Amino acid sequence: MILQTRNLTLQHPGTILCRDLNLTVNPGECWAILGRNGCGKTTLIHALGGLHPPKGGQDAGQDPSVTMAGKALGQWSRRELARNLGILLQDEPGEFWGTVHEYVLLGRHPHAASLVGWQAVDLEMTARAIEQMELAGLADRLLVTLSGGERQRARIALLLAQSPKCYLLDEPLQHLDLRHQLGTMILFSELAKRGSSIAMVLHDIGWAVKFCNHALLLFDDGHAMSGSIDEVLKRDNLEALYHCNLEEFIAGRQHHFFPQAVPSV
Ligand SMILES: Nc1ncnc2c1ncn2[C@@H]1O[C@H](COP(=O)(O)OP(=O)(O)OP(=O)(O)O)[C@@H](O)[C@H]1O
Repeated sequence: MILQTRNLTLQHPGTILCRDLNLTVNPGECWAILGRNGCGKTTLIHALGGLHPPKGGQDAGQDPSVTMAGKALGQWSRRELARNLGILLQDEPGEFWGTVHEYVLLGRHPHAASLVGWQAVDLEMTARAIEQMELAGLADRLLVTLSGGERQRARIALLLAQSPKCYLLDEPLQHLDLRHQLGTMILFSELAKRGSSIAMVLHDIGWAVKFCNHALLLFDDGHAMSGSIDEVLKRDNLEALYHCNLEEFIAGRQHHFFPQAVPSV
């Protein structure tokens, strides 16, 4: 399912974050959204999910500058939207006092066929998502007792149980150890290969190089650069993006970048 922006401008009081952004996330594409702290990555994820009002402050849901399958987000029923568009936010509002299993099952709500109990498919998809995130041993634990990384895995499992067609992920790797960072990137790149449309905020260029096929660079002055990973993730672009000198290494056919010296901040 195609997720698209047309001349999208985003702002907070006193700051324009991006101007006239035209972005198309097609099925099969896994986009990395990269940029410095405060450049507007989270705000963009919120806008793509209909959670942030566009320039002018009108209802984000009615704004034609963000569409899914050609329809403004506000034209979708809430249930249909939740079946097709899943969002992993950086901060989850509120606490959930149930078990990990009950929490992941929340992802099935948009698909619930009946108000009086779950179907076998809901329980199967929940169990599968829990297994995919290696949480089977913790399924009966209260969510609030989980560590930061375990909780992040539970949040990703909820999204997998939801199984939307478009995924918006704000720093999906936060709190995860190396093994689970790798597992999560493999999982989402496989979902993209099977036809999902994915946009994720990342701070590590290495994961973007290895697992994403497109990148959007958001610069501090409100302009953006987008294209295939090979076109966009070049040293000069990244140095301009991060205000930092980079060393470039080529491993196989992939280019990797490391900061040359700690920049003064
Ligand atoms: N409600 C708000 N009112 C005013 N300014 C805001 C508001 N929310 C965010 N901002 C500012 O807008 C800018 C973009 O914020 P955003 O969270 O989108 O950045 P980001 O690129 O995701 O940053 P990070 O990499 O640190 O997560 C920041 O300078 C932030 O301080």
